[in-house]
Parts: sequence; structure tokens; C-alpha cells
Amino acid sequence: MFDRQQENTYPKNLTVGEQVDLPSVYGTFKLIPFQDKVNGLEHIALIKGNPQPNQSTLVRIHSACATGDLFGSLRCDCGPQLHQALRQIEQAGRGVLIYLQQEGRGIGLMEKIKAYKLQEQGFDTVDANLKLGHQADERDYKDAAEILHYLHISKVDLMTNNPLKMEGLSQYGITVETCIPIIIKPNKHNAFYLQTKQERMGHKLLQQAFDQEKAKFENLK
Ligand SMILES: Nc1nc2c(ncn2[C@@H]2O[C@H](COP(=O)(O)OP(=O)(O)OP(=O)(O)O)[C@@H](O)[C@H]2O)c(=O)[nH]1
Ligand SMILES: [Zn+2]
Repeated sequence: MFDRQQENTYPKNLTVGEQVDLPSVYGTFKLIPFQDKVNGLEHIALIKGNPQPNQSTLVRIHSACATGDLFGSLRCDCGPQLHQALRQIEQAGRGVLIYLQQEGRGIGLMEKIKAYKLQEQGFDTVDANLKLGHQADERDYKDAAEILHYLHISKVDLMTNNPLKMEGLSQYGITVETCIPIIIKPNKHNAFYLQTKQERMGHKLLQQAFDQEKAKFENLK
């Protein structure tokens, strides 16, 4: 069980659910659900091992994508990223995956599917959001940061390609010690989407990320 001494301090804006074991095809995790007291959104933390407060913890913050996470959609890279992250955390023996209810980069499912419709008409993922009157990315990482603080985690090795996610967490007092790229091989359905994320949203993808990985291994020689 996690020490709940800090319960009075964290989480301020979240209700904490029961802690249970979750045996999965990736390994066994502890599962804790959380609910945002303001908007009612429910998030999940899957925890492996005992994160150490003084050490950096391997963390994946994963935004919900019903199409990719549940139905294996090839339009994005979400499903494979989710599964790769769980495999990596299991392999490391310690880490946390936070599944945030931020469908469609925070605009919700109805709006994301409208954005998909626009993408079928030739808009890219950024312009489709803008055309609908949204920002390119409406996510906020306050809940994620609160969950991490609740778990006594303040330093993370973050599995992401997304610079906004790193900034979003830092803004709420989480130190991103390292950023670990989570690269999924593009397919013909998501190549343009991934290219747009690289060119317009600053994602460290494809060649840049492969180069980073290579450099990391070269440093170890
Ligand atoms: N609005 C919109 N949302 C999308 C589209 N494609 C995927 N998404 C959403 O984008 C989000 C992707 O989340 P993540 O995989 O956590 O994050 P990311 O920003 O791609 O960054 P990584 O950490 O590198 O994976 C999910 O909420 C998806 O539902 C799209 O074309 N339009
Ligand atoms: Zn997706």
C-alpha cells in the first residue's frame, strides 16, 4: 500500500478510489482510479513496484483515444504506444502509467470525430481542430501532476515525444529528468498525422527520435 500521509496535501482536486491489483497480459500492476472533483473526469494510475521519492520514476502519461486504444485504429499511434509503455514499465520493474481522460487532445470524442471528418477532406490534424474553433491541443496536466504528487513522485523519466506534455507537467512542479521517445513505426494511414505532429506540434518523431536513441546507446559505449 502507498503511504497516504500526504493525503491532506494531495490531491486537492481529485477523489482517490480504492487500490486493487490488476493482473494483465503485460504483468501485474496496482490500479488506483481518480476522479476530478470539478469536471467529473475519471483517470487511472497503473503502478509497478514502489516508486522511490528521491529517484526519477519511469512514467507514461497517456491521453485517452477510444479509436486507437480500444479498436486498434491505424489513424494514430496511440494503441501501440500504450502497449509499448506497459511493456517497458513491466520490464523496468518500476514505473507508472497514468491514463488520462483527455480524448481527442482534450476536445472529446464527438469533436475528435468531427476533426477526423475534416481530415478526410484534406485538413491536417492541427487545422481540423482550429477549423472547429478549438486549439490544436487543449490538454492540461494538472490532474496528472496531482496523481504523481499523490504517489510521492516529483521526478520523472517521461515516455513521450511531445514537448508540450513535458512543459505541461513541469508547470505543476514535476521535474522531467529525461524524455524517453516512444516511437511507433508509421503506417500508410498515420504517416501524414505523424508528420504533422512532427512539423507543427514539435514532436520528436521518426528520424530525430531514432537519432536520439542511437546517441543514447553510443554514450553508453
Ligand atoms: N483532436 C484530435 N485528437 C487526436 C487526433 N488523433 C489522435 N488524437 C488524440 O490525441 C491524443 C494522443 O495522446 P497521447 O498518445 O497521450 O499523446 P501525444 O500528444 O501524441 O504524445 P506522446 O506522448 O508522444 O504519445 C489522444 O487524446 C487522442 O485521442 C486527431 O486527429 N485530432
Ligand atoms: Zn489515437
